[in-house]
Amino acid sequence: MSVKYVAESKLPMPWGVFTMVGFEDIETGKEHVALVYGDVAGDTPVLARIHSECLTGDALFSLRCDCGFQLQEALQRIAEAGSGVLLYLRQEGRGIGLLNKIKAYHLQDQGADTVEANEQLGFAADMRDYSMCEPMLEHLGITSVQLMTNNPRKVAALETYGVKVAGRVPLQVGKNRHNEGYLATKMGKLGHMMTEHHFNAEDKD
Ligand SMILES: Nc1nc2c(ncn2[C@@H]2O[C@H](COP(=O)(O)OP(=O)(O)OP(=O)(O)O)[C@@H](O)[C@H]2O)c(=O)[nH]1
Ligand SMILES: [Zn+2]
Repeated sequence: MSVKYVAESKLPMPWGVFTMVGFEDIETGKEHVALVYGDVAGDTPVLARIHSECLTGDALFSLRCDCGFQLQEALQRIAEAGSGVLLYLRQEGRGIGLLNKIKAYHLQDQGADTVEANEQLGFAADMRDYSMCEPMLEHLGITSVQLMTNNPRKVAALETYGVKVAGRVPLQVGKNRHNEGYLATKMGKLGHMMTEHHFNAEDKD
């Protein structure tokens, strides 16, 4: 996969003024974004988050997953560190798309777990592709990252595509009673590391 740089602008956020850099995936037409804070170019490992789109969690306040909480926490940590980058990748639903994710949620409402639901729909558990990350980081002058993730398979996948991961930083936030089972399945079936203390989300209902 190859991506091309298209445009950039300032993006003021609650944590500080980031620069938003937009890329187009030449084959699929997908529009990916890098949110950059501070000075990131050079050989020093950069605090980074590779975040997969989750409309429900990132924008619609869903408590079914931990995505929105991770997104906010990562941006806050980057601002606190003084520099860093978040790649916001348009691969909704681990690559199956929003409408298929809603179908998967429907199956989960009836008892399937997140992996079984994907399989019942004829998809692999995780269909994501990380090949756009290296060219996006390269454009920003980033050669090495400290990656905020609980997913060791994401670390391995990135390294396959030439991204140097100098270290992994756990990102455990947003656990609540609606996503406990989902997080347990990610740990049991998808290899996520969630053994450290997990910060609970406020659960109001
Ligand atoms: N197919 C499917 N996708 C989901 C489901 N819940 C969340 N997602 C998607 O999963 C992606 C986030 O992946 P996660 O498995 O939560 O976490 P990760 O990115 O692998 O790992 P972290 O870096 O630790 O967050 C987003 O694209 C979400 O839209 C689900 O039940 N089914
Ligand atoms: Zn989510």
